[in-house]
Amino acid sequence: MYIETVKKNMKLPKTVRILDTTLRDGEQTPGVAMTVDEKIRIAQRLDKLGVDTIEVAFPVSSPGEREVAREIHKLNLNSNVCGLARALKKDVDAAIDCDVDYIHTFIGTSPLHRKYKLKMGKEEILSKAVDTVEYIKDHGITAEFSAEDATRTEFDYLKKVYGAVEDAGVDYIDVPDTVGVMIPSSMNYLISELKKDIKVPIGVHCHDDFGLAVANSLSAVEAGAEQVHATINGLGERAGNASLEEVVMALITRYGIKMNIKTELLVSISEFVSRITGVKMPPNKAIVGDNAFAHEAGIHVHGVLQKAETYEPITPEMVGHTRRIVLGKLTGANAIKAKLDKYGIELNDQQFEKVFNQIKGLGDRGKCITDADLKSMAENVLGKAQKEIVKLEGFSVMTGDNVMPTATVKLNIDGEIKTAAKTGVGPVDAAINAIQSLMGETVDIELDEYHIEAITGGTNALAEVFVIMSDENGNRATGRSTVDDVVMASVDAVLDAINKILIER
Ligand SMILES: CC(=O)SCCNC(=O)CCNC(=O)[C@H](O)C(C)(C)COP(=O)(O)OP(=O)(O)OC[C@H]1O[C@@H](n2cnc3c(N)ncnc32)[C@H](O)[C@@H]1OP(=O)(O)O
Ligand SMILES: CC(C)C(=O)C(=O)O
Repeated sequence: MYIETVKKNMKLPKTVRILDTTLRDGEQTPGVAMTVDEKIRIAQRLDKLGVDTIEVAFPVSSPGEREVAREIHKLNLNSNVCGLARALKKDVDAAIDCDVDYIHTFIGTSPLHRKYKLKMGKEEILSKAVDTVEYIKDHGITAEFSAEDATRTEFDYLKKVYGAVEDAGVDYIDVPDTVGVMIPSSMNYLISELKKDIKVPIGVHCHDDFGLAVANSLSAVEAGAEQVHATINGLGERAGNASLEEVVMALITRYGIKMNIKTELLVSISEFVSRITGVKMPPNKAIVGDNAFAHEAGIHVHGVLQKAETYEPITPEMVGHTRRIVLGKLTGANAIKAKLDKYGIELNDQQFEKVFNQIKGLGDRGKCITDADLKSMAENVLGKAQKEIVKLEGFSVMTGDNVMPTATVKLNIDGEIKTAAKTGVGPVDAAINAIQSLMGETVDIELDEYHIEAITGGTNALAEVFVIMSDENGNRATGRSTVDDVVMASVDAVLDAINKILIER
């Protein structure tokens, strides 16, 4: 409701175009390099998502980049296919040679870039910018111009450069905050001032050095900017660019701006890009993070169970996410009751209190509790001993100096006795390898996490082993065991998790 009040003073455009630069600036993320095929697959998804323009490559930079641009052009996407070019004829020629329909050219304009990087004066830079835009337009191609480091460029000179490229026929002007130095109010001021003279659509390209890329992009839109450069997952040079999913969801839901983006595809494209680039999203990443719609705190879950909006600003479905109720230290009774109801488990007050206290106890010790754990706790208090599908029938381990640690494990798997011997880097590793080799014959269960803790002091300390395992269908379970033998505790914990998963299947 406060937004409606302040919106009256904004110069919001009717719609905002998105230029996605995941494949260009996103690839500048240190450590990220995508193959031609990977870039093509991401471009297809970006097109489906509905971005207006995809900056697919910097064609002059390598034969692979040129192949990317050529191949993506051939796909006949709805999105414009854009290539980046310095203000150099050879860069533009390289882009033209790939048949792109849109060229984004740039040159540094700030005193730092002029003096130290380009070693050029103001007039030389201005004429290179104009010549390049004219050259692009002479080829009948859409031209976008960025004054690199615009936000550290003297305003009069910046306005002169933008005015000159506008006269040269540029289609879009972009204002890059190349090292993320702006704050929302200064971005608002700069765009408002530029808008007084520039008539072609203005966009912004914000970097996240101070975590302000999204805020600065939104502030530019408040001042009338019609385009935002963004990347999936906020990938990009150094701290990255404005995250597309955050910009888009804020524009649509906070500002009420109509856009062509199919927001329900945001989570899947984020996961796809994360898999391809190897850059994992933190769980608390806005919109697409694992926890974006997860609730653990009792008071929140109580609210969400009655009306999700109490603790969710948008629905998970809007972005292709799912709501999760997580059990842990901060869980309240309502969350546990809802989960038990879901699994059709009825406990009396005493039994419920036992389960509740177990969850709190585990939580206080920093453990996470899965749904399989809850079911097993509930079944234990109900007196139904958990069915053991896999039982340990025999176990021995050999280790020492100059001896390859070797474990022999005998398991009863649903009535069938199986034995395996395996080596490992240590006795625990050897034992787990032996169990997994036996289980691998029937199901594919992976060990995702292994933690060990000494509960009491001394060499005879009780060891608590905690594992998380999962199968190929995404069933996950924790396993725990506390005994005074580290290897036995590990074997028991792994079998505990395996049994929970098998019961779940
Ligand atoms: C802000 C940004 O994100 S801009 C995009 C940054 N992305 C990349 O740099 C990734 C791809 N880059 C590359 O493959 C290479 O750097 C290339 C092919 C572009 C250039 O490679 P090289 O010719 O070996 O030059 P190098 O990268 O060492 O130096 C950059 C050159 O471009 C010049 N230059 C930089 N920006 C511009 C510009 N906008 N217009 C004209 N010249 C420019 C520099 O002055 C320097 O020239 P010099 O070699 O004559 O001194
Ligand atoms: C090419 C330009 C827009 C750029 O990437 C930047 O300034 O960060």
